[in-house]
Amino acid sequence: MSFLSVENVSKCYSIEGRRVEALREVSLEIGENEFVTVVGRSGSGKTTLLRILASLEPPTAGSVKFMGRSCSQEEPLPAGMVFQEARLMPWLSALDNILFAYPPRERNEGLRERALKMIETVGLKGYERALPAQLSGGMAQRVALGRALVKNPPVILLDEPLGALDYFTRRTMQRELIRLYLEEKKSFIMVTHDVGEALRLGTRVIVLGEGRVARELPVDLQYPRPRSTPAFQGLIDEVLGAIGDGE
Ligand SMILES: Nc1ncnc2c1ncn2[C@@H]1O[C@H](COP(=O)(O)OP(=O)(O)OP(=O)(O)O)[C@@H](O)[C@H]1O
Repeated sequence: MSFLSVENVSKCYSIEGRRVEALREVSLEIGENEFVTVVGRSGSGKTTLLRILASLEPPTAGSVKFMGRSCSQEEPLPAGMVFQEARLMPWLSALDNILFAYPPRERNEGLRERALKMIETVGLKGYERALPAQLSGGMAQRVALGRALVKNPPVILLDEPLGALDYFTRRTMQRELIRLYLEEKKSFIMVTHDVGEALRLGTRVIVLGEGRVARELPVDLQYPRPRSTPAFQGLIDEVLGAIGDGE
């Protein structure tokens, strides 16, 4: 049985009476413990794909299946999600932001222990009580990652999670995502605008073009992946070619 499958998913929007086909018959198989990165030009449907995977909106046609079961808004894919902005509650500490999805009655000692462990996992030990305003952009995204991971979902969806960070913080967080991927044994699906990032992190890169899968490229390289190697450069050229930016 497939772990996670996207089956002939199409999504149409209507903007001021004009029909926009954001996704056109997209089919994908995503395995357990894969790190899939999704790249493509602006408007190619990347965020729409992630939102449909997260059951934040329904497809116009087709379905998303997790372990053979169709996902819906009533029974969504068991996934944690991280967006470009951390979206933290400003009045809650880092620890309480991680626990945000749990109602107070469920917050027993065991859960608090797990959240404290999560603070360590995302590299924020010592910042349990810090408020979002006291955290840097990278630290805030670490809290958002903790919040996505704390329920131990089998899938993590990341929508351009490092897009708002400066270059050095972004590089550090890329290494952190690789570490979390290797430690947590989950399937990561990450949208990014940065082809280098997609190839540094992904075990497979999916290129979307005008709502279709233009290319799927396995990345068979060990971590860490220095950009200067011919193999890496070759993959960059292949992905850029599929996006339509080849020279
Ligand atoms: N809620 C919506 N209502 C109407 N049209 C939408 C909506 N969301 C997305 N679209 C349209 O669907 C298409 C794909 O958008 P989407 O945000 O998925 O692209 P993207 O690849 O994530 O773009 P970007 O890289 O700029 O974030 C675009 O033409 C967009 O205008």
